[in-house]
Amino acid sequence: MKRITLDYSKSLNFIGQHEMENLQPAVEMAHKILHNYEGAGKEYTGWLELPHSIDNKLIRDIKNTALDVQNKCDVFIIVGIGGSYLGAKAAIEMLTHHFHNQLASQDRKAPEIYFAGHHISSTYLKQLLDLIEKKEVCINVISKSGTTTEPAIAFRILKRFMENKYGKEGASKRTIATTDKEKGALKELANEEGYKTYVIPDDVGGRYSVLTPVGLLPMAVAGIDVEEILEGAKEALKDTNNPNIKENHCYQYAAIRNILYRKNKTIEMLVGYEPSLQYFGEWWKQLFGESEGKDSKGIFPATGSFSTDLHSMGQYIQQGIRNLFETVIQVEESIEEIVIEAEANDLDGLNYLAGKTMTFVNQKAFEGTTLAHIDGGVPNLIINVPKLTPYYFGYLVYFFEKACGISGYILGVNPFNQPGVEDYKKNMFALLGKKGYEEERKALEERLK
Ligand SMILES: O=P(O)(O)OC[C@H]1O[C@](O)(CO)[C@@H](O)[C@@H]1O
Repeated sequence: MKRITLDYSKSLNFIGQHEMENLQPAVEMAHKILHNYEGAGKEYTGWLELPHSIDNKLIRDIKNTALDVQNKCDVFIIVGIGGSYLGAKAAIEMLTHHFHNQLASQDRKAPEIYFAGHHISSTYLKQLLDLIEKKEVCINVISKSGTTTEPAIAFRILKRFMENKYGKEGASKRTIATTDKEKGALKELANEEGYKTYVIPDDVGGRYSVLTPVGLLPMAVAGIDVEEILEGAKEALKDTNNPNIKENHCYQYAAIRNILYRKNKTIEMLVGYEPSLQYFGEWWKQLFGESEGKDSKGIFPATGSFSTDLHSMGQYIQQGIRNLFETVIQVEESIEEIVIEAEANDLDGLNYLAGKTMTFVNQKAFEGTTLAHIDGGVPNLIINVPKLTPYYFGYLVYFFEKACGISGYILGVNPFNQPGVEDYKKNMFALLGKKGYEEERKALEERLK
């Protein structure tokens, strides 16, 4: 199996090799407190051993449920927000056909897959209901807390739709809840309605939950090989277990981003040249944004889909404020290939590319862009990925989770909490008139006058 590698040679104009070695003690300390479960947020580090600890019985159960959904449904709806949908969405976008949903009614076994509950748009939800009206539907509602407003509203509406369509009992048989093992409104509802349920472990936070039923069930329904994903994650676990920075590319990545941050490179763009990586970037943004953005610190995580965004953001990246660095996910082998053919009249002037593949052109775009951006003062870290397969998806997930934990500890924050997210919720509840928020409501309404 070809390996994922990190190439940081394109950052060496900006940092010295010795600077990374200077961080060895900090990395070692971060490794020690993470692995000994002694660091801040230690109660949420169950993800560390997940690739090994996940039970075979659970995997079999997930696969059976997925098969049942595939047999019963034209449409599978995943209701969740943040860590309760981004991992599944990232995998499905990366690993299934670009036009998966359009192919659904033809000859594939997986149903069409849609997401809901990741915002509060009535237009989106109404149009989704219109789309699925005449189709056979199954739903997976996912919420660790079981109380998040966005998925709760979407699920209330979808539940009514399902009960009108299938009756109460029929709807229950088509609804799966993934939530806490005992607490939260969703757990209570699932018990009451008799839904099939999957448990999100107590010690795994939302953004670290891709390799639990949160991510694995939707992936299995989409026809993705979840065992291969876990194999990739296991390999990453092994590769990232060594505290010696010289021998651990995950820790090199964690250290370099901290070195660059201390040199005012406060924005990291995760960049890819395949559009199927877009939601992987969204997943990565939550992972690093929620983990490190606190105590008035943290790299701002952003994404770029190249070459598309070179025609919109390229100017800024090349010549704007020099506070950026890029981490590029460079894919070595395409899933599909197209060769550019010669044209007799060559009116578009592209005959110089005749006989070349589009992947070759994409590779040259990557090489040219990397050199231009370095020349423009943007350090580049390159993560070489042999191919976009379930194995490498699993590897990347674990690689970035581990890097995030280590990087957060080097930064001096608790990488496993997200206290700041509560503030908007408090205001929203107050403005909506939720019981218990009366005082806050008065104060906020005063400010809105
Ligand atoms: O799974 P839940 O509890 O609905 O939470 C969804 C998301 O909301 C947050 O808790 C932030 O409010 C994220 O950390 C989490 O991934």
